[in-house]
Amino acid sequence: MDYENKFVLAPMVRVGTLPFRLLASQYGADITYGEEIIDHKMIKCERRLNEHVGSTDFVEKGTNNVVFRTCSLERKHVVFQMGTSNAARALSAAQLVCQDVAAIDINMGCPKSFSISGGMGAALLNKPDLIHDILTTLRRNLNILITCKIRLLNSPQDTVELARRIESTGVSALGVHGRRVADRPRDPAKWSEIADVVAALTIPVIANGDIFEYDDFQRIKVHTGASSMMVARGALWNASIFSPEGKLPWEDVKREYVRKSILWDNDIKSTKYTLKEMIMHHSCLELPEGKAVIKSESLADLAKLYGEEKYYQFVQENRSFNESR
Ligand SMILES: Cc1cc2nc3c(=O)[nH]c(=O)nc-3n(C[C@H](O)[C@H](O)[C@H](O)COP(=O)(O)O)c2cc1C
Repeated sequence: MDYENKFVLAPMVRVGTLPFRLLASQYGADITYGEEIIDHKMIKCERRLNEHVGSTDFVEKGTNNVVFRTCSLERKHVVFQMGTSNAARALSAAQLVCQDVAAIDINMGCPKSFSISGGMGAALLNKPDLIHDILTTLRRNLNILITCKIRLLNSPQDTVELARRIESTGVSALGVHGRRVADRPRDPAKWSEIADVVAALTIPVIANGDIFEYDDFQRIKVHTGASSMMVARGALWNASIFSPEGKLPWEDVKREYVRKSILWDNDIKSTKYTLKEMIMHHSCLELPEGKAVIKSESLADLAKLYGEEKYYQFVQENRSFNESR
């Protein structure tokens, strides 16, 4: 995998699970990031081949709790994103998963208190020595692409200085979300400050922030000079944003997402969260559809709600058939 002129699905907690990543790929995403997974959680997992679903699962030992699910279809373009504050722990977590993914990315942009209080996400931005330690440890010990994703620092000079330091660790690319840690999602992304980073580095930069239409991929590329472009909310609201033929109606994309969730036996909480985000953006959770999604307790309930009972039945029967052979 390389990072030249790629359309990238951004990491999104509770959204970027296997069915959503495959959905984005189907519509044209070249690289798909998984949701951030914390190293502490990952190192408690064991790798299991799930013949029932046809996936490779990382399951918390002694439980059936799937922390990360992937499959061979996405092996060459899926990025495992990790939250960490410790090089040795990051390495242990990465070693578990590195044969099943195309790259490992370290989240250095999350502003949530959970991340910051654990010294992870955006807390790393003012610890360049620790960043250096984590990235060089991963680079030296793993034969896989290593990247990280940052936010802007308080001045363009500081951002560029940090980006140069990161480049010196030998990472394959740098994702830059064009907002500062204190910025809200509604604040416009500062594409010009991403451009400053692009101008200062030789490694590919992945520009992120405020891509809502297919044409925005080209706009951000021209404005920043970045190698690749990454979209989060624009894809969450309509994953067909990646399609050069134009967006499909969101209802069609939603139905396809439900089908993929059924096929890959996605966690019901993740599926509901993603559907609710789509509905909140395009419609309203107070209407009957939103209320029914909130009430749903299983993928079978969602299949019924969206008229996909036959598909649900077909998937279940196929699994039983394969297992009995
Ligand atoms: C629902 C949601 C979950 C997110 N989870 C993550 C995450 O796990 N890791 C991360 O680095 N960024 C995360 N982000 C930030 C996005 O990856 C992205 O940087 C940000 O939304 C800006 O891109 P956009 O303007 O295209 O939405 C999340 C954003 C959203 C909307």
